[in-house]
Amino acid sequence: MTFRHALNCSIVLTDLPLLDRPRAAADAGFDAVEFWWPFPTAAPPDAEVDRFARAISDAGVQLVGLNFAAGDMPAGDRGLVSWPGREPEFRDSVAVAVGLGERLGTRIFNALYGNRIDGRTGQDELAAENLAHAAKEAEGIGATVVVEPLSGADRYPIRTAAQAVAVLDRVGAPNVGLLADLYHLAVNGEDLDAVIARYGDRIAHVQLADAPGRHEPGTGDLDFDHLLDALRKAGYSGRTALEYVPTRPDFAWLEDSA
Ligand SMILES: O=C(O)C(=O)CO
Repeated sequence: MTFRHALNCSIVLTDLPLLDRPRAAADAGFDAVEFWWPFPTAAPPDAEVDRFARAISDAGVQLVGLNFAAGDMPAGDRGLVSWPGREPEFRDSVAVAVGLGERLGTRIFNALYGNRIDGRTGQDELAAENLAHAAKEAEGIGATVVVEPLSGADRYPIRTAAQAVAVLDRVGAPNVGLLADLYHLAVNGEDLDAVIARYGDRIAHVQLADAPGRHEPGTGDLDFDHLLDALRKAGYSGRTALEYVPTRPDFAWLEDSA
């Protein structure tokens, strides 16, 4: 069977080498995947980009979402967008991501905002400039740049939907939107029904994991049937992506809900 959700292959299937994950996702029944920035540097050599693109197309899946370079995520970095001095890397990764998007049909790019840095001012102004640049590049292929509220990162300043939407308003481009990761929003104390009702028309991408725990839907307290229905009623017709830390190696749990 084919699952309607896309699979985030940066947090699921992590026991496999990165380039084997699209095929494993396809074998498991997914027709679409998404990735965090999949390269060790912001400006990977063409051959490395080609290998990644081939892994996606050879697997026969669609790459529906891709994060721009976000720094050293395991070390705690959460994006370059507001990081003074890292503009060249951010923009290099925008060029690579948009090139991949053109090849593979990817239309959602996640621009993680970046942590606050002690003693630095002007981070929000820089973020607006970097996001405007990314939006302009993405516009060329009909793509959207999304801003994501995160939990679990003390120095990451975008924690609520309202904060993300304020950033989008500051950028003012037509092709920027809210990434509603229902797990992060719930953990940050957001009323998800209220977020969907108020910001439904700003949501450009949705990610799912249960809360608490960030594991597969069904392991926590969130009512996904209700939330997905509310999203649909609010006019959201995009993809939903599973971005969870697995407690089990299989996807059988999804069969009832897919
Ligand atoms: O860092 C995280 O938790 C994310 O969801 C990145 O997209």
